[in-house]
Amino acid sequence: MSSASPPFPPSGSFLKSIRESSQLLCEKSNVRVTEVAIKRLLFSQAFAISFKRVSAFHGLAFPLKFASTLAELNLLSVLSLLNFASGYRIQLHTETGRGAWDNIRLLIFSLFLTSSTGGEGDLLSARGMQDIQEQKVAELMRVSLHVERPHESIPGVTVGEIGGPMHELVKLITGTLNETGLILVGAGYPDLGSFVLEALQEGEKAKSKDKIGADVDVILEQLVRAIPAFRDMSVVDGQPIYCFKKALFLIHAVLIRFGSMSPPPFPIPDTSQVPVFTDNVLPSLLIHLGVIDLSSASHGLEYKFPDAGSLDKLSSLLAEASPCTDTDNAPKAIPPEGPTLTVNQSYILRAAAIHACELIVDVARSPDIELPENLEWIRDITLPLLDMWLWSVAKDRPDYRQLERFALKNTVFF
Ligand SMILES: Nc1nc2c(c(CN[C@H]3C=C[C@H](O)[C@@H]3O)cn2[C@@H]2O[C@H](COP(=O)(O)O)[C@@H](O)[C@H]2O)c(=O)[nH]1
Repeated sequence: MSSASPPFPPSGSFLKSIRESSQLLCEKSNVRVTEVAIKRLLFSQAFAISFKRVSAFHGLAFPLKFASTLAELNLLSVLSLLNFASGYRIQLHTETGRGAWDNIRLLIFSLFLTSSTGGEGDLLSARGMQDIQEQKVAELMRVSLHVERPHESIPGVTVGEIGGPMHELVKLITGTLNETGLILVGAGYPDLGSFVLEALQEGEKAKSKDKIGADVDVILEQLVRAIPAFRDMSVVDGQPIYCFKKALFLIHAVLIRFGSMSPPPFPIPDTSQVPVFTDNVLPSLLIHLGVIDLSSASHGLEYKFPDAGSLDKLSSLLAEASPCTDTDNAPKAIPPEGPTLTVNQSYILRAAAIHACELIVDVARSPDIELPENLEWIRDITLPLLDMWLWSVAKDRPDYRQLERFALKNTVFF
């Protein structure tokens, strides 16, 4: 992905830079988030009925037998490193019947199982990551690196040649593994989990009662500085924008997975106030739910979601819906294709989701709002819970599943 890279934020200001750069980019791009729109969502039936149930759901406990908690931390770290591919969602659905996240999860499972049973060494070790090849990644993902095209001169005959979106994705995944493996080997770490453990320990030293998230800042900085695939930042119209979605997701995953163990096997970061893990789902959903308003946005964004935000649509999306129950493993219908964006447009919308979620939590906590007793819990919503709700509710309701999400190919960040 070719886009300008800004300097790293100053040490100790990584989280602050995410928030501030998102707000600035939103303002500069005329993306609007109003209190009225936020209250409309917060006080809707859709939100009230589903929030507690849906935000509690997480798919991060794996049915695998780990040799140690460090091995599990390593798996969680590699999963987070590869938590992208949303731009290939439609093609993945067509080819495998699963979305981006489920495919990456399957790949990680396969890497783990192949490592523990086969004679191929540990594919989740730094060396295994450094050496893995496209063919192996494609095999484990069960996707084809070839596309078919009609033969130039023999009618009715097709020829297969290497290429197409699955090949592009496999190249991104393999490149990310190779590059990260190389760096870890060079720095003497046996695997990514060991590097993350060290960062967690450094974070622990920085914990402070006066500054919630001081530990997360340290961990985030270490991940981002060392590993290019965590450097989710850019420059749009001369303005730096910092998102760091996968690194924040990883840090929060440590809390989800290990935070309730007693005693916890590693230092557990305090993620209660981290910005959301901004991808394509969060902004797209917030646009459909009327929170992000693109009607005067620059960069051609006002035309990208032409059907979103009308009062008609909102009244049905914000109303109660019965939860979806088709939890069987049958391949799901191919989702509708959303708008394809440029790198800059994607960063603007991802910034908008970060900023909108900060404002949503601010409004929820504001002493000025009056809540009926049964909705008092709204005051306690946190950013990670809001992230989980938005991400999971997009799959929870049949009508939400039909909402278009934007796509950006050729990125390793979301
Ligand atoms: N903001 C945010 N983005 C997330 C996640 C997750 C993983 N969620 C599970 C883990 C813990 C949670 O509780 C969920 O069970 C994936 N993604 C992003 O979505 C993208 C689309 O994927 P799909 O719809 O499959 O095609 C995927 O490329 C990835 O960039 C999240 O949690 N938050």
